[in-house]
Amino acid sequence: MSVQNMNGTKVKPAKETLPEVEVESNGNGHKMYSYEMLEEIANFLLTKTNIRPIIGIICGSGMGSYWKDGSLADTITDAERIPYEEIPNFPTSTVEGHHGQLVFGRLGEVPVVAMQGRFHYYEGYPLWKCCLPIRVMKLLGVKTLMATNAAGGLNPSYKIGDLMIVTDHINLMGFAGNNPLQGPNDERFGPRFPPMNKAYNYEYRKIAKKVAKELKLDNIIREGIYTCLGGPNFETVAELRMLKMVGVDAVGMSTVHEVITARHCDMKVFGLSLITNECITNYEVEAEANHEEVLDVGKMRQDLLREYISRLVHEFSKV
Ligand SMILES: O=P(O)(O)O[C@H]1O[C@H](CO)[C@@H](O)[C@H]1O
Ligand SMILES: Nc1nc2[nH]cnc2c(=O)[nH]1
Repeated sequence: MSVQNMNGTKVKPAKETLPEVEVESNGNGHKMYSYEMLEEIANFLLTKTNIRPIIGIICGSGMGSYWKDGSLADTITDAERIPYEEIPNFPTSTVEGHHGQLVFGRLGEVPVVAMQGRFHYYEGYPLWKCCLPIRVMKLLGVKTLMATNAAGGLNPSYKIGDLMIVTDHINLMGFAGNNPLQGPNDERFGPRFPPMNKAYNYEYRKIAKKVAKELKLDNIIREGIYTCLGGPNFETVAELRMLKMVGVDAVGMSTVHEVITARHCDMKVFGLSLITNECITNYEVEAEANHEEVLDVGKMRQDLLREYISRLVHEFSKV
């Protein structure tokens, strides 16, 4: 459902969130959920479906089908769809292009769970809460996280509609002291000081390049460095110029903290960015970044993403 704002633009109305349940403080004034509470969420989900997913997929902006059937999540078979509102103590999606449900089912033979809608810092959720679904996935038995996102292309060789296999990220929000792992560490998830030099699985990246070649996607497939800013505003020219200097290829508002959370609990990670817009690094350019364009490019690439990611799921399940 969407409503019009005062400028006539379609926006998704914010949903009421469930009351936050205090369990532990992360030392930053944020309340966090304990391991046991996350287990309760996972156990609730396990009573709702017989699917036992091994791969978890996060559908990026516009990649979870908001307009018509045909996205990856829509083609999951034996699907059980569980709206976020129905999951106790789960956040809810407030962004246009993010459906707000978990889809359990199979892609080919592989049991998967897809998030049709992720949570962003700019929605008002602390980073640990944006990443809560990752820990729930872990407790469901998921071994591999496939995090997709829509991102602005900063590398001048990138074109709108390109797919970027994420080789690495720069955790800019972490530089500023904001990290999903802040607060008491629960060793049942992972160590206090997790390494991050193998964040994006090397084997998966090799497979992704091979599959792209087989699907004749050579001309649109890229590899690069992603960074996440807090959003919700898009970047200034000066900010983009700075990011370019430090080696960033694509800019978004998600993924980095999800990947950190997944690696902390020893999930293998694959990251894929759909380049939905060109980052504007020149004051003379008239155009402005906008979310409509992001969603439109997601729609344009829907069929291709469905095919590519389905193939990757099949290949990754064999590793
Ligand atoms: O990262 P995803 O959710 O794919 O979406 C990206 O696109 C939206 C902006 O258009 C932001 O939410 C940004 O993070
Ligand atoms: N921060 C940021 N997020 C995006 N998501 C899609 N495009 C962009 C972009 O240009 N910048």
